[in-house]
Amino acid sequence: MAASSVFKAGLFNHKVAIVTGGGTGIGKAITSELLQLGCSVVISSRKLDRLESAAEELTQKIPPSSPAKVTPIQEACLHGRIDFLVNNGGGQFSSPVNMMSAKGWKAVIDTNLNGTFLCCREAYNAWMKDHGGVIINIIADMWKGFPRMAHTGAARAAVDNLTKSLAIEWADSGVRINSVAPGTIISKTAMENYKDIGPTMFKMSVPFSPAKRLGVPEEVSPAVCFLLSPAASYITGATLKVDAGQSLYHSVWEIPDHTAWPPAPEGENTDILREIMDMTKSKL
Ligand SMILES: CCCCCCCCCCC/C=C/C(=O)SCCNC(=O)CCNC(=O)[C@H](O)C(C)(C)COP(=O)(O)OP(=O)(O)OC[C@H]1O[C@@H](n2cnc3c(N)ncnc32)[C@H](O)[C@@H]1OP(=O)(O)O
Ligand SMILES: NC(=O)C1=CN([C@@H]2O[C@H](COP(=O)(O)OP(=O)(O)OC[C@H]3O[C@@H](n4cnc5c(N)ncnc54)[C@H](OP(=O)(O)O)[C@@H]3O)[C@@H](O)[C@H]2O)C=CC1
Repeated sequence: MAASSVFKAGLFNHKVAIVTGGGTGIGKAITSELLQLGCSVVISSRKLDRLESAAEELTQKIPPSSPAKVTPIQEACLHGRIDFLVNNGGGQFSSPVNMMSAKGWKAVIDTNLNGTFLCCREAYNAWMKDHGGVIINIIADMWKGFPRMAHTGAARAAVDNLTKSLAIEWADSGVRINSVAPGTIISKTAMENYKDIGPTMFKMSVPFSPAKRLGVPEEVSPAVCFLLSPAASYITGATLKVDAGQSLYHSVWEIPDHTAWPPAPEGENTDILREIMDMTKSKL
């Protein structure tokens, strides 16, 4: 049973949600919980076959008495009621910035920042402006920067700020909007995106989690359902980190010892600085 059992089935009866990337990983877990809570969900992304098989699987689990249904679509064409929008679809590839092409940079910014902007704008103009609603933007643990994934770090930080702007701009329409920032969350689909380096990349993250394990999508979806629910009726413009404290702990990134840094200015602290640096070097 999903963690959303803290809420009663039927909590979202007759509500309608759009979950981008709702056919895999975190998006699928969110869709599954929303369906259990009675919400109808439109799932959208690029690969229609994956969306359709997820929809088929999730439909089997909807209780017969529930009004909920799941609809897979390739384009997030928006019409009719949209109570909830979860901007979850996205991702990136790993590359040092100096090796990134402008096209690659733009693809990641388009997917994660521009896509989120467009979905928010369309949902607002089509429905939420006149009827209110709730938006959740899935971002990432980019609080210490995101070395080797700088494009997505920049895009997610921008989405976090967009969330805050929209919380104010759209408050008078009764729209709440918040961000959820997952730590490293393992799923088959998330790992497969990174091909051969996927397992290594996810494994290397484990010691850097205070939990000493990775999270799973079913640990993110309850946070999203909470923020969508009336239990969060006074929360907007907030960012909820679902990362077991990962963002407060060590960075995955090692900086090798080097002597490239500009020297400190000469002055009254020069001698003590040298002494400490010599002691440090002799210990290495
Ligand atoms: C070693 C690093 C260690 C980091 C350690 C941290 C620990 C792990 C933390 C993990 C945290 C985050 C996890 C997740 O987000 S899981 C989600 C997983 N899902 C995804 O990532 C989805 C992946 N794919 C996409 O989102 C899109 O395909 C993408 C945005 C990447 C591209 O979108 P689009 O379809 O619009 O573009 P194209 O595929 O046509 O590509 C356009 C150009 O982009 C460049 N590119 C694309 N892929 C790569 C690649 N793998 N490597 C280098 N460059 C790439 C390229 O220039 C493309 O143009 P060309 O094809 O013409 O060259
Ligand atoms: N797993 C993790 O550790 C973390 C994940 N995240 C973010 O959470 C979200 C979900 O990732 P997760 O479930 O882990 O991984 P998945 O790879 O399973 O999910 C990514 C989803 O995004 C969809 N997607 C990718 N590009 C686009 C696009 N251009 N337009 C529409 N949909 C797209 C994919 O579907 P399709 O291929 O059919 O388009 C897929 O369903 C992503 O934004 C991810 O970056 C953030 C922090 C950590």
